[in-house]
Amino acid sequence: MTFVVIEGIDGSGKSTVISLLSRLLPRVYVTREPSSSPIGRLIKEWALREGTADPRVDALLFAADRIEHYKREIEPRLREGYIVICERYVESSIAYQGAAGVPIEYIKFINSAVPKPDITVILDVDPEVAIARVKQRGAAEKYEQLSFLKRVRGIYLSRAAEEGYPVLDASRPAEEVAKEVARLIEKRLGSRESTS
Ligand SMILES: Nc1ncnc2c1ncn2[C@@H]1O[C@H](COP(=O)(O)OP(=O)(O)O)[C@@H](O)[C@H]1O
Ligand SMILES: Cc1cn([C@H]2C[C@H](O)[C@@H](COP(=O)(O)OP(=O)(O)O)O2)c(=O)[nH]c1=O
Repeated sequence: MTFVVIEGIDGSGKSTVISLLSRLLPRVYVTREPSSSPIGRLIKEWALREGTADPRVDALLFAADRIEHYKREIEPRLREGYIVICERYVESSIAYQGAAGVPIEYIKFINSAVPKPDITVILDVDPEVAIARVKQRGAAEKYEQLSFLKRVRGIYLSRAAEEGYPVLDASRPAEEVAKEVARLIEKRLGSRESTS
């Protein structure tokens, strides 16, 4: 039961790396935020598409979705002994809603009902590279603008320095990045076994 979170700007390769990881590690349960709950759908179909009146509304919706997601999906899978790999979690709210102007202390407070992951990994890539990657995916989503993603990346990197999160160079081939994440998880699992 290890809770792993993969973070990074849109187009950093999170989904790609996570799908490779599930082949490199045993007993993996993959999930993501915004989640598939009704709150997650509200975020995807309304907040991210049409836009909210204030970025605090986004922060509150993401936090509400996260509490539901943790209680209903993540916690039960951890109890069953899975390595839960979640694409985005509290650090996404700190980075994106923080970049949109919401005070970080406020974001931390509304997210204080969920526990910290065992491992948070930041996939780091130049926003210009990331935008070029996501352009192939079709129309740009709400946050997929260069100047905004530069601010988001800045917050991720300062949070990583503060919290000691590993930052991986995600401009490399996805297979290489996935192997490095797998090594970090295995190291963590190994150190836990040797202390228990
Ligand atoms: N390491 C990589 N090198 C080149 N292209 C990549 C890499 N990782 C992902 N991609 C491509 O970039 C796009 C965005 O990747 P994705 O995994 O969906 O990113 P995210 O989940 O972080 O938004 C996809 O078209 C994917 O195939
Ligand atoms: C979880 C979370 C996501 N987001 C944003 C990041 C993404 O732009 C968007 C999620 O859309 P999604 O299409 O899942 O992202 P991706 O492009 O990474 O595959 O929501 C926040 O702003 N705050 C959050 O707390």
